[in-house]
Amino acid sequence: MYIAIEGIDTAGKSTQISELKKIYPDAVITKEPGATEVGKEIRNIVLSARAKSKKAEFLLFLADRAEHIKEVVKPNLENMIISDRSAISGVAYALIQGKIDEKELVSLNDFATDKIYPNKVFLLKLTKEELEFRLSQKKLDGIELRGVEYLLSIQESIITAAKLLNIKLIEVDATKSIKEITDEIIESI
Ligand SMILES: Nc1ncnc2c1ncn2[C@@H]1O[C@H](COP(=O)(O)OP(=O)(O)O)[C@@H](O)[C@H]1O
Ligand SMILES: Cc1cn([C@H]2C[C@H](O)[C@@H](COP(=O)(O)OP(=O)(O)O)O2)c(=O)[nH]c1=O
Repeated sequence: MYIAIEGIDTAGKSTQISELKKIYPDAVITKEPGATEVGKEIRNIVLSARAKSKKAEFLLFLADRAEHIKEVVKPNLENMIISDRSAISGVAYALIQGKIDEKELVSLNDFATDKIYPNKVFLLKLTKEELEFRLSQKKLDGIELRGVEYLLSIQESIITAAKLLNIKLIEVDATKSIKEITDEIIESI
């Protein structure tokens, strides 16, 4: 089973993944962007937000995803795979940029992934107040510096992206305690 955890920055994705790692010690734990050797280099470029072209940025994430599917996901489809982000992030962030139409977003992702998508995705959903608090506690990268309203619009866009990609999305209240969230996720797995 291929599972992904989605949510905007600071929603608690990596926290939940490290909890799930304890519960499923044999699971393949992975992430987008940057799980592979090439992906690490792509990650450095995109997170610095240096690309002037939004299309270039989108294609870099897509290249990372293609490598991730080939190197990490495909060889492990018989195992439990738990990923920090997925194609849903790719579509959600790109929808907000508005440079590529919905159909094209889906077909480009189909091309990159050979239509291998997570079986189930959990969206850790934050309130504006909690997001503001968590961002204030953190050194921000280039994308996070785009602001609170931007990130909240991405959170909505994640729901649209899951529908477009036809992926089952389970919304979880990310303001709950770490343990409550983990329990909810395990219950649904
Ligand atoms: N359920 C929670 N309640 C309160 N704080 C949390 C919770 N989950 C994570 N955090 C804190 O929020 C911050 C961002 O969490 P993190 O897991 O790094 O998010 P992400 O990987 O989604 O960016 C960290 O300081 C983390 O300790
Ligand atoms: C996978 C993906 C991520 N992103 C963005 C979301 C995040 O801001 C960033 C990835 O950062 P991430 O690894 O989630 O960072 P953090 O550990 O700080 O939460 O890239 C896209 O814009 N498109 C994509 O396709």
